[in-house]
Amino acid sequence: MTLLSVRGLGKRFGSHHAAQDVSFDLAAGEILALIGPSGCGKTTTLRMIAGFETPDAGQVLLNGRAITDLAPERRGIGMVFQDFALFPHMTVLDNVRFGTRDGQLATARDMLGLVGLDGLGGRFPDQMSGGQQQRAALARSFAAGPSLILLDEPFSNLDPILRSATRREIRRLLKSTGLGIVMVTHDQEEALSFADRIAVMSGGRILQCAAAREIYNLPHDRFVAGFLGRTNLIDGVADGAFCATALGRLALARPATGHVTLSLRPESIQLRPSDAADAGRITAVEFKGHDVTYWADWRGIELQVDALAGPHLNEGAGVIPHVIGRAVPLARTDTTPSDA
Ligand SMILES: Nc1ncnc2c1ncn2[C@@H]1O[C@H](COP(=O)(O)OP(=O)(O)OP(=O)(O)O)[C@@H](O)[C@H]1O
Repeated sequence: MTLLSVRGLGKRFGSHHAAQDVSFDLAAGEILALIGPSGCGKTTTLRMIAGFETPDAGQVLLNGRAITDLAPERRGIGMVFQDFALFPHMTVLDNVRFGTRDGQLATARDMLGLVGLDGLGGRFPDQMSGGQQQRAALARSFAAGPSLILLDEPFSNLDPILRSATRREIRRLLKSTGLGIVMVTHDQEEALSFADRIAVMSGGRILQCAAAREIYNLPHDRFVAGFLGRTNLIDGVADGAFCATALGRLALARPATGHVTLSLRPESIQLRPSDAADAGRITAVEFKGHDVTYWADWRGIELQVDALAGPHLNEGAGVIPHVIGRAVPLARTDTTPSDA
């Protein structure tokens, strides 16, 4: 069932379009990440959903009800900010209690229990770790009983080592609540690992909104392909299901005709050693422990190839590239941010 429906939201600051025709739906229990470069309109979109910013165009519906004209506190939406925004002079329990509708201590205690902070309610925010403060901020946002929570760069203030473990923990917690989540992030790995669906934004618009795996495996255009991970862009001439390229005749992930640019992720190319005179050459090797990235020159094209650290190929080694799986023909739309 659709929990949140964002329809055609637009916002201008002076002549600058911060958000244009932003539309997406969110189901109950789903986590959606808004991702894109700095200034692409992520926070403006989140703030319009929360009610802190008034849209010039479009509508926000929550549980089928238009909330676009409601004040933030009447929307039934919880929000967690980048800096957690806990009151420093209040204990954690009082912070959470502040978030409840009726000031009930029992509700506040339940919420702290839910986020695994039983027994820490008497502490002040500065007596807790970043991860604990974040859970306290979540508990406060749960306390008013919202059906939707908005997270603005929720992990950016955490130590990089703790970040991945905290993400896993918070995802599990959020999934257990069945709440809908819209998160803003500029971290690709975070979006891919934390969210069920990702909306990639540029220049105030959503370029593609799809499940995390789909957006990585089937990027719509050059911008999305390059923004979510690394990729090789290979030109070719397509004839429906296949495309003639310098890497041979490649099967396509979706039909295309004529001159196209294909996206091939670094892990979808294999380099096989070869003594042939016309073999390609390894030009650089980046050993990363578990895996290796090779750069290879193949007939004037620079390829980037990821491989598990197995038999090693040295700089200068002769190689022939083989493509595994299907190449993705990219849309020709120019999605370079024009007014960011
Ligand atoms: N109150 C404001 N007044 C004027 N311009 C604004 C205002 N808020 C945002 N903008 C502009 O609107 C554009 C979108 O801003 P927004 O904060 O939504 O981007 P963002 O994608 O969240 O960026 P970041 O990742 O840097 O936070 C930017 O160019 C920004 O400078």
